[in-house]
Formats: sequence, C-alpha cells, structure tokens
Amino acid sequence: MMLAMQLLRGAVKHTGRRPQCSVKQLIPVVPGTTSTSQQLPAFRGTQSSFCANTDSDNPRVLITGGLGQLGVGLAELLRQRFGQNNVILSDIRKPSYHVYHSGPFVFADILDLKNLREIVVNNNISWLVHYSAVLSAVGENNVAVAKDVNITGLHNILDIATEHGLRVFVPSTIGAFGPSSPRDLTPDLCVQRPQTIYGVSKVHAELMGEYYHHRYGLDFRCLRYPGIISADSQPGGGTTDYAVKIFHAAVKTGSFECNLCSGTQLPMMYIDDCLRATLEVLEAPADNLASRTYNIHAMSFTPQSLTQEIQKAVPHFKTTYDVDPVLQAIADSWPMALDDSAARRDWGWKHKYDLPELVKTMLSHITVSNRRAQDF
Ligand SMILES: NC(=O)c1ccc[n+]([C@@H]2O[C@H](COP(=O)([O-])OP(=O)(O)OC[C@H]3O[C@@H](n4cnc5c(N)ncnc54)[C@H](O)[C@@H]3O)[C@@H](O)[C@H]2O)c1
Ligand SMILES: C[C@@H](O)[C@H](N)C(=O)O
Repeated sequence: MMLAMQLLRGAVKHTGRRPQCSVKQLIPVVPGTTSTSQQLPAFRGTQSSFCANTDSDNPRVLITGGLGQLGVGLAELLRQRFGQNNVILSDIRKPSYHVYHSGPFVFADILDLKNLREIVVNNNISWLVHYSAVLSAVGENNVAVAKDVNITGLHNILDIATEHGLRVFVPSTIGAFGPSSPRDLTPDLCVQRPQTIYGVSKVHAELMGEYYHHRYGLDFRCLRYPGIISADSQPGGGTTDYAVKIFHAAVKTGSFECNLCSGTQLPMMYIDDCLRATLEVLEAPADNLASRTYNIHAMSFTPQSLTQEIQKAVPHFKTTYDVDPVLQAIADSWPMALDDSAARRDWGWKHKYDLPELVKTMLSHITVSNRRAQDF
C-alpha cells in the first residue's frame, strides 16, 4: 500500500489533477520488479524520482510493435531528437542486424503485463508510443488475435502508463470511421460505427484513452493516421497496402495488379509527415491540446489517379484490377478525406508531401535502393 501511495502521489504531481478515485481503483497491486535482464543504457538525467519524468526535454521513450511499417522510422526520428539510448524499440519479433545495431531493442509482448512493467520500471521510461496492432485486413482473418492485441494489449498499455505517470501515444486510423460517418471531410467528432474489428478496437482505444485522461489524468495523445506510405518498410496487412506495393511494382516490373477498384478514394500520407506529426503532438504543450484525439490529413487519391501520377515518371506503367471484395467493402466504408483543421489550429500541424511530391520521393527512394541491391 505504501508503494501504491507513492505512485499515486507521483501521478497526481505529474498531472496537476486531484485523483477522483480511490488508490485501489487507480493502481492495481504492483508486483515486485526483480529482473534486471531488460535493463538498457542509463538515462542521462536523474533517476532519483520514482515517478517518471514526462518532460519534453529528456524523455525516455519505449515504442511497442516497433518492427512494423512505422516503428523503426519513428525510433530514428526520436533518437535524433532525444539521443540514441533514450529510445527503446520493442516487438515480439527478432530485429534485423541493422535495427539491432542502431539502438536499444528489447522483447516486449504487450499481452504480458509483468514484462511490460519491468521494461518501463527498469529503464525509467517516461513516454510510451504504442504501435503494436493487428491491422484491418489481417484482423478480419484473425478476429480473436486482433481482439487480444488491439483491445487487451491496449488495456495493459493504459494501465501501465497510468501507474507510472507516462505520456502515452496511441495511433488511431481512418478505419475508426464507418459507413455511417460523413465520408468527405470527415470531422474529428462524428458518428463512428466501423465494421471491422480493427476499427472497433481503435474507437475503443480512443475512448479508453480519453476516459483515462479525464478520470485519472493520464497524458493520452492520439492521432488518426491515414494510410501511410513508405519506401523502405513494408506495410503490415492493411486495406491501404496497395498504395505502397504499387511503387515497388512500378520500379521493378512496370505493371501492378490492384485489389481495390480504380475509383476508390482514400486519405493517405507519406511516412515522414506521419512521424513528424507524431513527434509534434507528443511535444505539444498540454494546454494547446483542446482534444486528445485528432484527425491528420495530407492528400487523397484513387488507384487511378495514383497510376496517372506514376505514369508521368514511368510512362509504360500499367495498373490492372482484381478487386478483393472484403478489402473493397472496408475501403468503401472509410472516409475519402479527413477534416484536420483542429490539429492545424491547436498544435500547428502542416503536411509537406502532396501527391506529386510523394510519387517523386517514393520512386527515387525505391530506384536507389534497387540499384544498391543490384550492386551487391
Ligand atoms: N501503417 C498505416 O498505414 C497505419 C495507418 C493508421 C494507423 N496505423 C497504426 O499505427 C501503428 C503502427 O502501424 P504499423 O503499420 O507499423 O503496423 P504493423 O502491422 O506494420 O506493425 C505492428 C507490429 O506489432 C507487433 N505486434 C503484434 N502483436 C504484438 C504483441 N502481442 N506484442 C507486441 N507487439 C506485437 C507486430 O510484430 C508488428 O511488428 C498501429 O497501431 C496501426 O494501427 C498505421
Ligand atoms: C489505414 C490503416 O489503419 C492501415 N493502413 C490499414 O489499412 O489497415
């Protein structure tokens, strides 16, 4: 109970809010943290305070699910900003040689609460970026796994973050909207009745995070990402994956078979904009955040308009269509464009990549890395 009281005091000090709950409600019993096997290079600041430091200046960051499409790039950006040893990547998979040698990496299964707690405590973590997830297409084929990872895992993350006074970032998605949401310029606040387990779990994450914020003062921050496009990391099984694969096909074979209809318009974003937005919202002063969940937007396109833009650089490039009805139904239920005016107003969000810039950048990255691969 003494330990719980100390934790509670720390959490209250951090948020500046009075607890509206009993100690028992806020903090489940904290088991002993005995193992030091997960301990990584020490934080350069003080370690004397029990409660983690959530200052923007010297955060110690843990990224869960860090070996997916987005995590390695985010770790690189955060390491440039906060120091190599202050950003720990984690996942349940084995990292590549390059990732393993680029900075701290630990095994972390988000379904294992004790393991997560040990990592957070032993490494004095102050910010948690929660990237582990099962995406839309994979989720529809594995509902039980998606439920576990996206819902039970999220509960573990929120509990740990609350216990230890962490700032926590959980991405949401355009998939958190559904067929009854307004599809064009979808606002931050509107009907959300998604029809995928992925979407349902992300609405749950938004609501739970906001609930923990209001109830316990948790510093929860959430962005609804569009489909993210990257050259040197592969997408993890979503409905928007075609918009990454098409670039590799354009460079390697000159043709692409698309699993969505030619006219399916979806919001998309280049990875650099997405990761920068994540850092910016993490660093935003809490007073600027009128909301804890924001839409962000950069561009919208269809397979047809993307093909036409690619053809400006690769004139012989051709897209054919073999539509997957499950993916098409998902895409048809998602927004065509998001209204992100609140993010632009509250914390200065501004995208840099539009469609022409995205196509130029993707084709040049993929061409260069293909040439390098051929040189070996
Ligand atoms: N990539 C996008 O287009 C996009 C768009 C909107 C939102 N998001 C969100 O951003 C986050 C990162 O997306 P991503 O594209 O990198 O996802 P991804 O599917 O590529 O990677 C997810 C990672 O989670 C890991 N994981 C699975 N089960 C786990 C467990 N039990 N414990 C720990 N890790 C586990 C996987 O090994 C994988 O490396 C996700 O929350 C996703 O919903 C992504
Ligand atoms: C949109 C996003 O959440 C992911 N790329 C998916 O398609 O599932």
